[in-house]
Amino acid sequence: MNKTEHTDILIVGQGLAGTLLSYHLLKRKIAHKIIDIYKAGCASRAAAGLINPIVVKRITRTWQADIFQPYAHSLYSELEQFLAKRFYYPMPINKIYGKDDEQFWRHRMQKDGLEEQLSCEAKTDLPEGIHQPYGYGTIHRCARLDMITLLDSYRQFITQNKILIEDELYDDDVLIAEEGVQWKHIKAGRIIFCRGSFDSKSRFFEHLKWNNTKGELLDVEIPDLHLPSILSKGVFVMPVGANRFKIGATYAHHWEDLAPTEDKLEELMNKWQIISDLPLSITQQITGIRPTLADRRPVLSLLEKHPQVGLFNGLGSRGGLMAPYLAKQLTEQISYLEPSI
Ligand SMILES: Cc1cc2nc3c(=O)[nH]c(=O)nc-3n(C[C@H](O)[C@H](O)[C@H](O)COP(=O)(O)OP(=O)(O)OC[C@H]3O[C@@H](n4cnc5c(N)ncnc54)[C@H](O)[C@@H]3O)c2cc1C
Repeated sequence: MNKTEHTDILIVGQGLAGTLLSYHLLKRKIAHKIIDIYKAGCASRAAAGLINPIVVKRITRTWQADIFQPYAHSLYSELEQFLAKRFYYPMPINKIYGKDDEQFWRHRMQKDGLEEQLSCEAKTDLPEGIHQPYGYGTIHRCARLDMITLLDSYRQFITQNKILIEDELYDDDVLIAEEGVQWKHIKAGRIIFCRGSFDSKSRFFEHLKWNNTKGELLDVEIPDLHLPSILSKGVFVMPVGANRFKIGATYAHHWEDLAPTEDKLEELMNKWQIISDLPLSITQQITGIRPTLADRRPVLSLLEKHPQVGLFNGLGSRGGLMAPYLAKQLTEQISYLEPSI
């Protein structure tokens, strides 16, 4: 039988949310453990990792973008140094214009003060093979976050430092007491769930209105395309090294299982063909579930009835942008509530 272990915080789930929360706790020297088991459907291992503070369709800032974007930029750069690994690649998005888009962009730029964020003047110097009848405009301050490399290198760190417990947590094994929680042989002051879409099935969080979406994207090789930035028109085409790209992503509110579907493959290929008729070969069709609440806002909360139990979730389709700052906020909230840790 294992001897009882004590820690301040138990994190459940090492997706993007759990990883960044752990890093912030570490920076504040707050003792914690992470329980995680690889599960199909994990969003962070499916994500393309596009970080874009602008809603492309409407050309407006995403919610709290002015806070999230600069913070994400500095935190990922810092984390790259900490882990001695590259996974954050700042690069612009070039939006291929439709007929009246340039005019619309100029209007939106003036209305919302987006001068530093956008270059509206239509350019036409995209690589050969890309259809650009009306040219393209550029969104700056975007990036690609290689979430798998981030998660894997952080996992190596937490394994070496005995922070990771590779196990599956079942809600029924969590005992809640006045002074904290207990799971198996570990006693902690709090437990923070970061299980992404899996939390929507938890008895602790069934009172929330969940509206998860299944997403699919393609890993492809396009031998004749050399692209230093991300392209967008209906879908994004994101360079990930050599002649490899990610094309995505789709949204479905109802689904049978996690398997890739013919429908979504067709949808993505049709949209790609509007962008280009260059030949490509598909190496993988990836699926995952975006953890989303009905109001499409993130949740950072402690249960009213049991403040020993917390949730960091609802990152939806913009986890890469929002999670760094939100993880910091949650860590500050925890430190404020328990100044002794
Ligand atoms: C196809 C697709 C494309 C996307 N593209 C982008 C993008 O371009 N940009 C962007 O910012 N976001 C994107 N997203 C969204 C992004 O992936 C999410 O916002 C974010 O990764 C959610 O992270 P999370 O940590 O909350 O959840 P998850 O990544 O799902 O992590 C949950 C973790 O908990 C673990 N777990 C679950 N249950 C248990 C249990 N009982 N015991 C132990 N461990 C458990 C899982 O294995 C997993 O490791 C995309 C998502 C999908 C599906």
